[in-house]
Amino acid sequence: MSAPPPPPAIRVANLRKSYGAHAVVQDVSFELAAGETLVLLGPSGCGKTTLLKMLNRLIEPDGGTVEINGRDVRQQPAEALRRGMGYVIQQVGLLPHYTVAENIAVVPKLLGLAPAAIAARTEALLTRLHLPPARYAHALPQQLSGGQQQRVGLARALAADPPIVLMDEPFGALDPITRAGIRREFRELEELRSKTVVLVTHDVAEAFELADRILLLDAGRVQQLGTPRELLFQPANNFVRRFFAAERLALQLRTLTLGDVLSKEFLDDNNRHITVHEALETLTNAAATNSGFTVAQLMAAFGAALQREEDAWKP
Ligand SMILES: Nc1ncnc2c1ncn2[C@@H]1O[C@H](COP(=O)(O)OP(=O)(O)OP(=O)(O)O)[C@@H](O)[C@H]1O
Repeated sequence: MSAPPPPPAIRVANLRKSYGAHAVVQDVSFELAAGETLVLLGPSGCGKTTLLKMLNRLIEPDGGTVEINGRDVRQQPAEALRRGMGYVIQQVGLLPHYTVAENIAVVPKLLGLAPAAIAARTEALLTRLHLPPARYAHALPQQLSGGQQQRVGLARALAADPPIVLMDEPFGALDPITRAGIRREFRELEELRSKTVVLVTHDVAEAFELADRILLLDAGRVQQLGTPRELLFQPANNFVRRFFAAERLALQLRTLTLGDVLSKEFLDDNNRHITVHEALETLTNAAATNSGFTVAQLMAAFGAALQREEDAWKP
Protein backbone atom coordinates (compact mmCIF):
# COMPACT_ATOMS: atom_id res chain seq x y z
CA MET A 1 0.00 0.00 0.00
CA SER A 2 1.27 3.47 -0.79
CA ALA A 3 1.74 5.95 2.06
CA PRO A 4 -1.07 8.47 2.54
CA PRO A 5 -0.31 11.89 1.01
CA PRO A 6 1.27 14.38 3.41
CA PRO A 7 -1.15 16.83 5.03
CA PRO A 8 -1.22 20.37 3.59
CA ALA A 9 1.38 22.74 5.06
CA ILE A 10 -1.47 24.93 6.31
CA ARG A 11 -5.12 23.97 6.65
CA VAL A 12 -7.61 26.56 7.88
CA ALA A 13 -11.20 25.51 8.49
CA ASN A 14 -14.18 27.73 9.32
CA LEU A 15 -12.05 30.31 11.09
CA ARG A 16 -13.95 33.10 12.86
CA LYS A 17 -13.08 36.18 14.88
CA SER A 18 -15.29 38.97 16.19
CA TYR A 19 -14.64 42.09 18.25
CA GLY A 20 -17.91 42.74 20.03
CA ALA A 21 -20.62 42.70 17.37
CA HIS A 22 -18.09 43.25 14.57
CA ALA A 23 -17.40 39.96 12.75
CA VAL A 24 -13.89 40.61 11.44
CA VAL A 25 -13.15 37.15 10.00
CA GLN A 26 -16.12 35.02 9.02
CA ASP A 27 -15.98 31.33 8.18
CA VAL A 28 -12.67 31.36 6.29
CA SER A 29 -11.30 28.05 4.99
CA PHE A 30 -8.34 27.24 2.75
CA GLU A 31 -5.53 24.76 2.29
CA LEU A 32 -2.01 25.57 1.27
CA ALA A 33 0.49 23.04 -0.11
CA ALA A 34 4.13 23.17 0.97
CA GLY A 35 6.05 25.65 -1.15
CA GLU A 36 2.99 27.63 -2.22
CA THR A 37 2.68 31.42 -1.86
CA LEU A 38 -0.79 32.60 -0.85
CA VAL A 39 -1.56 36.32 -0.89
CA LEU A 40 -4.31 37.64 1.38
CA LEU A 41 -5.77 40.57 -0.54
CA GLY A 42 -8.65 42.93 0.06
CA PRO A 43 -9.63 46.48 1.02
CA SER A 44 -8.45 48.13 4.21
CA GLY A 45 -10.12 46.64 7.28
CA CYS A 46 -11.32 43.45 5.54
CA GLY A 47 -9.57 41.22 8.09
CA LYS A 48 -6.28 40.27 6.38
CA THR A 49 -4.00 40.97 9.33
CA THR A 50 -6.38 39.36 11.79
CA LEU A 51 -6.49 36.22 9.64
CA LEU A 52 -2.69 36.13 9.34
CA LYS A 53 -2.19 36.54 13.07
CA MET A 54 -4.51 33.64 13.80
CA LEU A 55 -2.10 31.38 11.89
CA ASN A 56 0.68 31.89 14.43
CA ARG A 57 -1.63 32.48 17.41
CA LEU A 58 -0.81 36.15 17.86
CA ILE A 59 -4.63 36.31 17.84
CA GLU A 60 -6.76 33.44 19.13
CA PRO A 61 -9.82 32.65 16.98
CA ASP A 62 -13.37 32.45 18.31
CA GLY A 63 -14.02 29.34 16.27
CA GLY A 64 -12.59 27.09 13.58
CA THR A 65 -9.19 25.42 13.33
CA VAL A 66 -5.70 26.05 12.02
CA GLU A 67 -3.48 23.06 11.30
CA ILE A 68 0.19 23.29 10.42
CA ASN A 69 1.46 20.09 8.78
CA GLY A 70 -1.62 18.30 10.05
CA ARG A 71 -1.26 19.42 13.65
CA ASP A 72 -3.72 21.74 15.37
CA VAL A 73 -1.85 24.90 16.43
CA ARG A 74 -3.61 24.79 19.81
CA GLN A 75 -1.70 21.59 20.60
CA GLN A 76 1.58 23.48 20.71
CA PRO A 77 2.71 26.33 22.93
CA ALA A 78 2.28 29.63 21.06
CA GLU A 79 5.95 30.58 21.62
CA ALA A 80 7.28 27.36 20.08
CA LEU A 81 4.85 27.67 17.19
CA ARG A 82 6.00 31.23 16.43
CA ARG A 83 9.67 30.30 16.53
CA GLY A 84 8.99 27.73 13.83
CA MET A 85 7.39 30.28 11.51
CA GLY A 86 9.09 33.34 10.07
CA TYR A 87 7.17 36.59 10.55
CA VAL A 88 7.83 39.82 8.66
CA ILE A 89 5.90 43.03 9.34
CA GLN A 90 5.78 46.47 7.78
CA GLN A 91 7.21 48.22 10.83
CA VAL A 92 10.14 45.75 10.63
CA GLY A 93 10.50 45.76 14.42
CA LEU A 94 14.29 45.52 14.57
CA LEU A 95 15.75 45.88 18.05
CA PRO A 96 17.38 49.34 17.99
CA HIS A 97 20.35 48.56 20.25
CA TYR A 98 21.24 45.30 18.51
CA THR A 99 23.42 45.27 15.41
CA VAL A 100 22.08 43.86 12.15
CA ALA A 101 23.81 40.53 12.83
CA GLU A 102 22.48 40.37 16.40
CA ASN A 103 18.96 41.10 15.18
CA ILE A 104 19.17 38.28 12.66
CA ALA A 105 20.52 35.88 15.29
CA VAL A 106 17.68 36.29 17.80
CA VAL A 107 15.54 33.30 16.80
CA PRO A 108 18.40 30.93 15.87
CA LYS A 109 19.85 31.61 19.35
CA LEU A 110 16.52 30.87 21.01
CA LEU A 111 16.45 27.62 19.05
CA GLY A 112 19.91 26.75 20.37
CA LEU A 113 21.79 26.75 17.05
CA ALA A 114 25.60 26.73 17.27
CA PRO A 115 27.19 30.21 17.09
CA ALA A 116 29.36 29.27 14.10
CA ALA A 117 26.30 28.03 12.19
CA ILE A 118 24.42 31.23 13.03
CA ALA A 119 27.31 33.40 11.86
CA ALA A 120 27.61 31.51 8.57
CA ARG A 121 23.88 31.71 7.95
CA THR A 122 23.77 35.45 8.75
CA GLU A 123 26.61 36.14 6.37
CA ALA A 124 25.01 34.13 3.58
CA LEU A 125 21.63 35.82 4.01
CA LEU A 126 23.06 39.35 4.11
CA THR A 127 25.06 38.65 0.98
CA ARG A 128 22.02 37.22 -0.78
CA LEU A 129 19.97 40.28 0.18
CA HIS A 130 22.59 42.69 -1.18
CA LEU A 131 23.82 43.89 2.22
CA PRO A 132 27.56 43.08 2.15
CA PRO A 133 28.28 41.70 5.66
CA ALA A 134 31.60 43.53 6.02
CA ARG A 135 29.71 46.81 5.74
CA TYR A 136 26.37 46.01 7.36
CA ALA A 137 26.63 43.14 9.85
CA HIS A 138 27.77 45.45 12.65
CA ALA A 139 25.65 48.47 11.73
CA LEU A 140 22.72 49.53 13.92
CA PRO A 141 19.22 49.61 12.38
CA GLN A 142 19.06 53.42 12.55
CA GLN A 143 22.08 53.61 10.24
CA LEU A 144 20.15 51.82 7.48
CA SER A 145 17.62 53.09 4.95
CA GLY A 146 14.03 51.87 5.07
CA GLY A 147 14.65 49.41 2.24
CA GLN A 148 17.77 48.07 3.93
CA GLN A 149 15.90 47.63 7.22
CA GLN A 150 13.20 45.74 5.35
CA ARG A 151 15.84 43.41 3.95
CA VAL A 152 17.21 42.81 7.46
CA GLY A 153 13.66 42.04 8.59
CA LEU A 154 13.41 39.45 5.85
CA ALA A 155 16.82 38.00 6.73
CA ARG A 156 15.75 37.75 10.35
CA ALA A 157 12.56 35.89 9.41
CA LEU A 158 14.55 33.44 7.28
CA ALA A 159 17.47 33.01 9.69
CA ALA A 160 16.25 29.84 11.37
CA ASP A 161 15.18 28.43 7.99
CA PRO A 162 11.51 28.06 8.92
CA PRO A 163 9.42 26.13 6.37
CA ILE A 164 6.59 28.67 6.71
CA VAL A 165 6.91 32.46 6.50
CA LEU A 166 4.11 34.92 7.28
CA MET A 167 4.41 38.45 5.93
CA ASP A 168 2.23 41.45 6.70
CA GLU A 169 2.63 44.26 4.15
CA PRO A 170 6.38 43.56 4.10
CA PHE A 171 7.06 46.26 1.52
CA GLY A 172 4.38 48.67 2.69
CA ALA A 173 6.66 51.34 4.09
CA LEU A 174 8.77 51.69 0.96
CA ASP A 175 8.55 54.10 -1.96
CA PRO A 176 7.25 52.56 -5.22
CA ILE A 177 10.65 52.20 -6.91
CA THR A 178 12.40 50.59 -3.94
CA ARG A 179 9.31 48.48 -3.49
CA ALA A 180 9.35 47.15 -7.05
CA GLY A 181 13.07 46.39 -6.74
CA ILE A 182 12.75 44.50 -3.48
CA ARG A 183 9.75 42.61 -4.83
CA ARG A 184 11.84 41.41 -7.76
CA GLU A 185 14.63 40.31 -5.40
CA PHE A 186 12.06 38.61 -3.24
CA ARG A 187 10.73 36.61 -6.20
CA GLU A 188 14.19 35.54 -7.17
CA LEU A 189 15.38 34.69 -3.67
CA GLU A 190 16.33 31.02 -3.59
CA GLU A 191 15.73 30.98 0.16
CA LEU A 192 12.04 31.71 -0.35
CA ARG A 193 11.33 29.51 -3.35
CA SER A 194 10.87 26.34 -1.33
CA LYS A 195 8.97 27.99 1.51
CA THR A 196 5.28 28.15 2.20
CA VAL A 197 4.47 31.86 2.31
CA VAL A 198 1.33 33.71 3.39
CA LEU A 199 1.60 37.40 2.51
CA VAL A 200 -0.81 40.23 3.28
CA THR A 201 -1.11 43.17 0.92
CA HIS A 202 -3.72 45.59 -0.33
CA ASP A 203 -1.64 46.22 -3.47
CA VAL A 204 -3.19 44.41 -6.41
CA ALA A 205 -0.09 44.50 -8.64
CA GLU A 206 2.01 43.13 -5.77
CA ALA A 207 -0.47 40.30 -5.25
CA PHE A 208 -0.39 39.36 -8.92
CA GLU A 209 3.39 39.48 -9.03
CA LEU A 210 4.00 37.28 -5.99
CA ALA A 211 1.03 34.93 -5.55
CA ASP A 212 0.58 31.37 -6.64
CA ARG A 213 -2.96 31.85 -5.37
CA ILE A 214 -4.85 34.84 -4.01
CA LEU A 215 -7.46 34.80 -1.25
CA LEU A 216 -9.60 37.87 -1.85
CA LEU A 217 -11.50 39.01 1.24
CA ASP A 218 -14.24 41.53 1.80
CA ALA A 219 -15.68 42.29 5.23
CA GLY A 220 -14.05 39.16 6.65
CA ARG A 221 -15.50 36.78 4.05
CA VAL A 222 -13.70 34.96 1.25
CA GLN A 223 -14.89 36.35 -2.07
CA GLN A 224 -12.66 34.11 -4.16
CA LEU A 225 -9.66 31.81 -3.76
CA GLY A 226 -7.75 31.06 -6.92
CA THR A 227 -4.79 31.79 -9.16
CA PRO A 228 -4.36 35.40 -10.32
CA ARG A 229 -5.52 34.24 -13.71
CA GLU A 230 -8.71 32.71 -12.32
CA LEU A 231 -9.59 35.86 -10.39
CA LEU A 232 -9.00 37.98 -13.47
CA PHE A 233 -10.73 35.88 -16.10
CA GLN A 234 -13.26 33.94 -14.01
CA PRO A 235 -14.35 36.37 -11.26
CA ALA A 236 -16.69 34.60 -8.83
CA ASN A 237 -18.91 37.64 -8.27
CA ASN A 238 -19.30 41.36 -8.86
CA PHE A 239 -17.08 42.29 -5.93
CA VAL A 240 -14.16 40.41 -7.52
CA ARG A 241 -14.89 41.95 -10.92
CA ARG A 242 -15.02 45.47 -9.47
CA PHE A 243 -11.97 44.99 -7.30
CA PHE A 244 -9.74 44.49 -10.34
CA ALA A 245 -11.58 46.76 -12.79
CA ALA A 246 -9.34 49.82 -12.49
CA GLU A 247 -6.15 47.87 -13.16
CA ARG A 248 -7.55 45.22 -15.45
CA LEU A 249 -5.39 45.89 -18.51
CA ALA A 250 -2.17 46.16 -16.48
CA LEU A 251 -3.02 42.88 -14.75
CA GLN A 252 -3.83 41.14 -18.01
CA LEU A 253 -0.44 42.24 -19.39
CA ARG A 254 1.24 40.81 -16.29
CA THR A 255 -0.75 37.58 -16.30
CA LEU A 256 -0.68 36.37 -19.89
CA THR A 257 2.64 34.98 -21.07
CA LEU A 258 4.15 34.87 -24.54
CA GLY A 259 3.22 31.19 -24.51
CA ASP A 260 -0.43 32.20 -24.16
CA VAL A 261 -0.48 34.79 -26.90
CA LEU A 262 2.09 34.03 -29.60
CA SER A 263 2.00 31.22 -32.12
CA LYS A 264 4.61 28.46 -31.88
CA GLU A 265 6.95 29.87 -34.54
CA PHE A 266 7.82 32.80 -32.21
CA LEU A 267 8.32 30.71 -29.07
CA ASP A 268 11.25 28.93 -27.50
CA ASP A 269 12.03 27.62 -24.01
CA ASN A 270 13.55 30.96 -23.00
CA ASN A 271 10.65 33.18 -23.85
CA ARG A 272 7.43 31.20 -23.39
CA HIS A 273 7.12 31.97 -19.65
CA ILE A 274 7.85 35.69 -19.98
CA THR A 275 4.78 37.85 -19.40
CA VAL A 276 3.57 40.17 -22.15
CA HIS A 277 4.42 43.06 -19.83
CA GLU A 278 8.05 41.92 -19.48
CA ALA A 279 8.33 41.34 -23.22
CA LEU A 280 7.05 44.85 -23.96
CA GLU A 281 9.59 46.33 -21.54
CA THR A 282 12.37 44.53 -23.36
CA LEU A 283 11.06 45.43 -26.81
CA THR A 284 10.79 49.11 -26.00
CA ASN A 285 14.32 49.14 -24.58
CA ALA A 286 16.56 50.59 -27.29
CA ALA A 287 19.39 48.20 -26.48
CA ALA A 288 17.20 45.13 -26.95
CA THR A 289 18.34 42.50 -29.41
CA ASN A 290 15.98 41.40 -32.13
CA SER A 291 13.31 39.17 -30.63
CA GLY A 292 11.73 38.08 -33.91
CA PHE A 293 8.51 40.06 -33.42
CA THR A 294 7.51 43.71 -33.10
CA VAL A 295 5.51 45.60 -30.48
CA ALA A 296 2.63 45.84 -32.96
CA GLN A 297 2.65 42.08 -33.58
CA LEU A 298 2.78 41.34 -29.87
CA MET A 299 -0.09 43.72 -29.06
CA ALA A 300 -2.23 42.24 -31.84
CA ALA A 301 -1.56 38.73 -30.51
CA PHE A 302 -2.31 39.92 -26.96
CA GLY A 303 -5.65 41.37 -28.10
CA ALA A 304 -6.59 38.12 -29.82
CA ALA A 305 -5.59 36.09 -26.73
CA LEU A 306 -7.71 38.30 -24.47
CA GLN A 307 -10.67 37.73 -26.73
CA ARG A 308 -10.11 33.95 -26.54
CA GLU A 309 -9.93 34.08 -22.72
CA GLU A 310 -13.08 36.19 -22.47
CA ASP A 311 -14.94 33.89 -24.87
CA ALA A 312 -13.82 30.76 -23.03
CA TRP A 313 -15.40 31.90 -19.76
CA LYS A 314 -18.61 33.38 -21.10
CA PRO A 315 -21.60 31.74 -19.44
N1 LIG B 1 -8.21 44.53 18.77
C1 LIG B 1 -9.24 44.96 18.04
N2 LIG B 1 -10.36 45.44 18.61
C2 LIG B 1 -11.42 45.86 17.89
N3 LIG B 1 -11.44 45.86 16.54
C3 LIG B 1 -10.34 45.41 15.89
C4 LIG B 1 -9.20 44.93 16.61
N4 LIG B 1 -8.27 44.53 15.69
C5 LIG B 1 -8.82 44.75 14.48
N5 LIG B 1 -10.06 45.26 14.59
C6 LIG B 1 -10.95 45.62 13.47
O1 LIG B 1 -11.08 44.50 12.64
C7 LIG B 1 -11.12 44.88 11.26
C8 LIG B 1 -10.08 44.11 10.49
O2 LIG B 1 -8.80 44.54 10.88
P1 LIG B 1 -7.49 43.99 10.16
O3 LIG B 1 -6.32 44.69 10.74
O4 LIG B 1 -7.50 42.51 10.19
O5 LIG B 1 -7.77 44.47 8.67
P2 LIG B 1 -6.79 44.53 7.42
O6 LIG B 1 -7.55 43.96 6.28
O7 LIG B 1 -5.48 43.93 7.73
O8 LIG B 1 -6.67 46.10 7.22
P3 LIG B 1 -5.45 47.02 6.66
O9 LIG B 1 -5.23 46.64 5.22
O10 LIG B 1 -6.02 48.41 6.80
O11 LIG B 1 -4.27 46.76 7.53
C9 LIG B 1 -10.94 46.38 11.25
O12 LIG B 1 -12.21 46.97 11.07
C10 LIG B 1 -10.37 46.71 12.59
O13 LIG B 1 -10.78 47.97 13.02
